[in-house]
Amino acid sequence: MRASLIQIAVDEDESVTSRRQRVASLVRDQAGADLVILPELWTTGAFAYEDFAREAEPLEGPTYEVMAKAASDAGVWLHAGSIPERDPEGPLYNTSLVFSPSGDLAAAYRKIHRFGFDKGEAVMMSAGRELVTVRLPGTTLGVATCYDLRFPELFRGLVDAGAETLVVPAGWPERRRSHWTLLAQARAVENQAFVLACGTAGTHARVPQAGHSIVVDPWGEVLAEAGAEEQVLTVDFDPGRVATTRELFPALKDRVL
Ligand SMILES: O=C(O)CCC(=O)C(=O)O
Repeated sequence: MRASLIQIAVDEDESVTSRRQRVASLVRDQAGADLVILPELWTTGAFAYEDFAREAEPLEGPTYEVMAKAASDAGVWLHAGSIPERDPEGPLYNTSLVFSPSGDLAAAYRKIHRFGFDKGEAVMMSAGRELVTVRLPGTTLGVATCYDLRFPELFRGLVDAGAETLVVPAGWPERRRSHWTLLAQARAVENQAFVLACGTAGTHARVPQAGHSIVVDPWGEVLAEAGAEEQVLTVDFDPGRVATTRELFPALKDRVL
């Protein structure tokens, strides 16, 4: 299976409309991959809190339309990262969209753990409640978003629901990059699953982004890691390694709680 993680630079000198078109073109360039992954809140930037309400879209809004078409043009499964979604009843959610190669929406995931403690996303967005997995030919994706990476129980829930490849779009800040890498490897080792974690580059709302998107195998080894700048990180991996790892070192079977 070939996955391409598009680590987008989210800077304030590019409008949301231009970035949407530029990213669609980058997705189309990945024709031939099986799975393409974009980061969290790449239209606004994950730390541009003031822009969330202004740029919020309905689920089937402009980003949905452009990304559905890009997925079908490229013929790829597309985890299109997340958007600030405005629910018809009013609240905002940090919602990830996953499209099939025909451009149909396969899943939407509303981020469960909101970041910011008593400000930012934590007060502006509502919390999702449901775990989301997506069946692809050859593997089952479990989806989580950025700060979710700090909550192992969410990932255990995804594994219990059949996930073998854990996909984590993020807008992770540079100042906590060491946590990003460590947690991505920890989630892979403890769940004996692939972790494909796609961050952003650039600086928005004065927060330099970590970049360093990373792909980790079920043994915790790093298969590929990006640098700090905008980059497409392409990796070939064998999803069958999840079953063999779980069989040869059956730690998941020893769970007590
Ligand atoms: O947990 C962290 O350090 C970063 C989380 C974050 O930036 C987010 O969820 O948007």
